[in-house]
Amino acid sequence: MPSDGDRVREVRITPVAFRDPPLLNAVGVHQPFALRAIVEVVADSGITGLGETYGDATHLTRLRRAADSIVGVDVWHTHELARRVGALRDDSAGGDGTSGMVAASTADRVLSPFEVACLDIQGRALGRPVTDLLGGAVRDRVDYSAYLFYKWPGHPGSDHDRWGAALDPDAIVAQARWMVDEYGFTAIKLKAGVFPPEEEVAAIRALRAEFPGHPLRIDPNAAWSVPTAVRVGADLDGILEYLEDPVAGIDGMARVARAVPMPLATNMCVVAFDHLRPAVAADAVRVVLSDHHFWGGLGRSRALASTCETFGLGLSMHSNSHLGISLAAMTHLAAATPNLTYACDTHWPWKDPADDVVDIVQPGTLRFTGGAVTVPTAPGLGVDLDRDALARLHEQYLTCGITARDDTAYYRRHHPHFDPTPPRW
Ligand SMILES: O=C([O-])[C@@H](O)[C@@H](O)[C@H](O)[C@@H](O)C(=O)[O-]
Ligand SMILES: [Mg+2]
Repeated sequence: MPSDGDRVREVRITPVAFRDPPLLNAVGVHQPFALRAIVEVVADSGITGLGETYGDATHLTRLRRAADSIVGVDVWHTHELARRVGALRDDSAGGDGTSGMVAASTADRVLSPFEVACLDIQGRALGRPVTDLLGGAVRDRVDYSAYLFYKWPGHPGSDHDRWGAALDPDAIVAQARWMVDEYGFTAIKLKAGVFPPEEEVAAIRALRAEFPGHPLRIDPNAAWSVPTAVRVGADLDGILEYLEDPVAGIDGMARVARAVPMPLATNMCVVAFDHLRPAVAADAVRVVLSDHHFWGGLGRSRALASTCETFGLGLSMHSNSHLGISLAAMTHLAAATPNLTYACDTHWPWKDPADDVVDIVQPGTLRFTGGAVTVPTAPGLGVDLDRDALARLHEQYLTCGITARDDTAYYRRHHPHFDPTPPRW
């Protein structure tokens, strides 16, 4: 029986906004602020655990309902946590009105920050890092990749930002040079699907010339047709480490996979456990990008890793714009996942360093040097909440005028005829 101190007493959810540059992708451009929700789970013992997730309005509504439903749960019983969240019915706008929390992946997305916060509590209670709860760290540093974006020089109506424009191969190479010099990254990913594929192929060739030893990846977020993807795959033979989501859907990916020489990777056609069986049967992908934010937390991401190992799939890690709690969780997970052998994605370099909500407990950890982050060995996630910063970023959320991410609507304000319907090429 759990002692009373182990039960969830209270859950606090604070939406925050942080500045984000105008990064371009296949569906539009990043808005001036990215949204996150900061989750605090307080146990009866008084120990508080932290989680971080998406901050869109629909997700916040689901998080708040889940928060109410987990009060009283034993923080060591993450199965019960998952059961309570999975049992919620979704009556919010945007739901499909059927049973359960819309879809398994939605329940996993809602569950994730609560599970992470409970693991943080467990680690703090035991005086052990979260990696120890996941089987132990198999590496003390986690590699991340340089995540390049085409971008506008600044948000329309504002001054140029500190990165400036990146709209052609030379500027992409300059951006990579900055990121590699500043953070030491040893792998490079280009977010594509923005310009005609031949321009993006030219950018990859320019990166290869400038960085002959860096593994390279390109990710057009399914903006290409199968014939286009096959052509690009042939063009980039011998140059790419993997080709990420060139086309939509498991069937389309399988057709491309049969025709191109390099492995295909995905964070779009395999995003829930239900997708694994058909993807494996069709031999659609060779690498899955895990992401604990939508796979149900760290424990379920470890289960994903084991499944990938069983079926001979490689494992990498996906990211979206995020703050320090997510970086800590991603780093613990990667450190405790032996078959996560690719450098992980992170949007970290695009964040203003002043915009965060955490204090790092152990100096020297959770900072990028040599393209990697040192894994904390302090209890829990190894980050504490900076309450002043939380209040500041919450105020920013209240005043920024954004309640949901919508890259397409923001892009259309400046290009009204923009149509992101895939395949764009
Ligand atoms: O931040 C972006 O614009 C990315 O395109 C992001 O939304 C994707 O989810 C992503 O990082 C990916 O597909 O790898
Ligand atoms: Mg991707």
